[in-house]
Amino acid sequence: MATRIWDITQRLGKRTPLWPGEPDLVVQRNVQLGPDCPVNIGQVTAPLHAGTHADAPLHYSNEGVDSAGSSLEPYIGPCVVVDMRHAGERVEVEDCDWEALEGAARVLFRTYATFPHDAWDENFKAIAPEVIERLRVGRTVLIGVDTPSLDPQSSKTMDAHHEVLAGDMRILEGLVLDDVPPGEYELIALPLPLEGADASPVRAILRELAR
Ligand SMILES: N[C@@H](CC(=O)c1ccccc1NC=O)C(=O)O
Ligand SMILES: [Zn+2]
Ligand SMILES: [Zn+2]
Repeated sequence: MATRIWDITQRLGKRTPLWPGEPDLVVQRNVQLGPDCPVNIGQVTAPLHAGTHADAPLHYSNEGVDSAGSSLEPYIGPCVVVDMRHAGERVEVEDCDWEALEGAARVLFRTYATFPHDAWDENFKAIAPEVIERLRVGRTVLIGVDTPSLDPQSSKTMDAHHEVLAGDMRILEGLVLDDVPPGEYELIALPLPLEGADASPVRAILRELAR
C-alpha cells in the first residue's frame, strides 16, 4: 500500500503573500506556441524567500554557503512535527515538549491553525534563540516553521538565525502544516543548487515513516 504524502508547500503565484517591500513574483511568457512555434516558453522572476523556501547560510552570514553549496542531508530524513499554536509572540523554551524534541534531527514548528494564504501576517510567531540553542546542543540539523521567518518581522539582529549559524543548522520557512498531525515523518524538501542565492524555493513534502 502506498505511503501517504503530505504536500506542505505554498502555491506560488501573483497572490502569494510576500515580505513587505519584496518585488512581485511574475511568471511571464516569452515565446508563444502557435503555427510558427511548437512550444510555449516562459520565465519566472521571484524573491528567493517567496513562499516555502530554504534559507542558505549566505542569507545571514557573508561567509555562509549559498543554496548551491549546501549538502542535501539536512533536507531529507526523519523529522518531528510539533504543534506550537499555544505559544505567545515567540515560541519559548517552556512552550516546548522536550521529550518529543530531544534528539530530533529535524523539527517542524506549527504555529498556525490555518495558514494565511490570502494575506501577509506581520504578527507571525517567532522562535526564541534559546529554543534554537537547545535544539543545536541536541544535534538537530534543521528547523522548519510555518511562518515567514524564525525571527520577528521587525528584527534587526536576527538572533534566531545566528543561533542556527552557530550550529551550522539549516532552515525551512513558509511551510504549510495545517493538515499535519503532530508526530514523526520523513521530510523531503530539497533546495535548488542556485549559485549565489541566499535562499531557494523548495517543494516540501512529508511521508509516513516506513514501519
Ligand atoms: N524569509 C526571510 C525573511 C527576511 O529575512 C527578509 C526577507 C526580505 C526582506 C527582508 C528580510 N529580512 C529582514 O529585513 C528570513 O529568512 O527570515
Ligand atoms: Zn527566508
Ligand atoms: Zn530565515
